[in-house]
This record gives sequence, C-alpha cells and structure tokens, in this order.
Amino acid sequence: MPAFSTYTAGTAVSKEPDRLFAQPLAQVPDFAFNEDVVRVFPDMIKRSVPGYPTIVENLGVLAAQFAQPNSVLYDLGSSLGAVTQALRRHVRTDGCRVIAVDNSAAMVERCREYLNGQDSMFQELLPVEVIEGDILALDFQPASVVALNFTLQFIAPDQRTALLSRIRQSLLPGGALILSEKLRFNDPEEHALLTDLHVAFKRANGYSELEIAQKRSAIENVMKPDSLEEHRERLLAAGFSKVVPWFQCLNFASLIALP
Ligand SMILES: Nc1ncnc2c1ncn2[C@@H]1O[C@H](C[S@+](CC[C@H]([NH3+])C(=O)[O-])CC(=O)[O-])[C@@H](O)[C@H]1O
Ligand SMILES: O=C(O)C(=O)Cc1ccccc1
Repeated sequence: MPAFSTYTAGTAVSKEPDRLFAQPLAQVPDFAFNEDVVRVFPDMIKRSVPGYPTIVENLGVLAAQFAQPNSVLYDLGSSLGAVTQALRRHVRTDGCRVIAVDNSAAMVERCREYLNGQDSMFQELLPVEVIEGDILALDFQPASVVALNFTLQFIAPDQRTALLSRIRQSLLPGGALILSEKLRFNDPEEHALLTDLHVAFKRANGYSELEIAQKRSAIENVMKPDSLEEHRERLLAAGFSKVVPWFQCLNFASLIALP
C-alpha cells in the first residue's frame, strides 16, 4: 500500500519520500516524468522548488481575478494536478471549466485519480478534463487563464515563442497567462549566489550532496531555464502587452503576462 497524506484541502496525495538519486549511479540518465518520479513527485517538488506551495495556492487566488464567465482555464504541464486543484478551490466564476494537459502517461493516470477523489469529496467544483498530450500540438480554445507552472523550462527553447504566441492568441480580454519558472541570471555573481542558496535550500530539506549532484546532472539536458529579461522579451514578442513578476523565492519566480 502506498503511503498517503492529506493536503490541498483533503485530497490524498502520495507522501512517498524522494530517494531517486540517493544511491550512486554509474551513469545518471536524463530526467523523465516516469512512474518512479510520479510516486515521489509531491515530495520532490516541495523539497526542490522554494516557494512551490505558496505559488500553487496563490495561482488559484490570481486566477479567480482573471477568470471570465463561460471560458476555459488551462493547466499546461499539469503533472498531478496541483494547480488544477487550486483553481477549483478558488475560482467561482460561472461556466468556467479546467483543461489540464500533460504528455506523461504516468502523471495523467495518477492526476485523474486525485481529481476523482476531489470530485467525490466536494460539490460544485469546476468541471475538469485531463488530456494526455503534447501542449505544442494543442488546439487552444478561448481561455481566460493559462497556467504554465514550471513547464515552459522543459519545452525546447526554439519552440517557446511559438507556444506563447498561440497561448496569447487564445487569451480573452481580461485574461492572463501565469508563468512560473526556474531562473538563470545574466550577472555571474547573482547566478552563483542564488544557485548556492538553492543548494542550501535542498540540503536543509534533507537532500545529500550526492542526491543534489546526481539530480543536477539528470536535469541539465532536459530543463533549460531562461533569465527574467529573456522571459519578458519573449512574452512581448509573442504579443503580450505587460509582464508583471508577482513572486520570487531564490532562483524561482512567477510572472503574470497580460494580453
Ligand atoms: N510538451 C509537453 N506537453 C505536455 N506536458 C509536458 C510537456 N513537456 C513537459 N511536460 C510536463 O510538464 C510537467 C512539468 S512539472 C509541472 C509541475 C506542475 N505544473 C505543478 O504545479 O505541480 C515541473 C517540474 O517537475 O519541475 C511534467 O509533468 C511533464 O510531463
Ligand atoms: O530540483 C531542481 O534542482 C530543480 O530545479 C527543480 C525540479 C523539480 C522537480 C523536477 C525537476 C526539476
């Protein structure tokens, strides 16, 4: 029996601790969102991303300000649906529905289980559809809120502007894109300081030097962070009119981009 804990307003999520990189690996494979990662994901993301619980909960609060009646709210790269659950806790706008999309079959399967659990515990939640698919191939419907919560960094850099342009085209007046990302910094001293402080955050959360080093080499080929300046310029190039950072903790930040 997997261990479960209740958080996010009562919905049970796995609390299996992340020890994926605890043993020395002869060769560290590229990071993938497979079944092993799915089992430990809630623990991994909370212990790895400073500010993650604050970002997710407040993403729901922000979304409620931008949600327009009878529109779609997208959770792109939904993983286990933490953002979708926050949207359902906070958005009360008439006729809204959530579309969560992820291309990891293992994530989608577990996400559907969690959302069914939330459905059975609470009434009058926004309807949700969970799609297993590539967000680069998605046919966007008119949307008032689009959340990319730590997903764009996994998209090939040369595909990012096109994806953001398509999101911009789908956004309704009064809507918003909420984009959370790990940042890199153009100033080498600032980059080194915030990278060291992120390592200290992981150490304080119980990760060993070996776990930190092996995870770093697992993600370096698959996760390519940009600077805040690059994000701003790309969002403006994609047609957004205004970019407003609303949260930063160490080298992790979240931005609101307005159509
Ligand atoms: N092309 C793609 N199409 C669809 N999904 C993708 C694609 N590329 C990557 N993904 C998916 O994007 C998610 C990124 S995790 C998001 C956390 C979540 N938002 C959270 O708030 O808990 C971030 C992290 O682990 O740092 C994974 O589930 C991938 O399968
Ligand atoms: O662990 C890290 O160093 C990160 O940058 C964040 C992260 C969190 C979960 C999966 C992949 C990357």
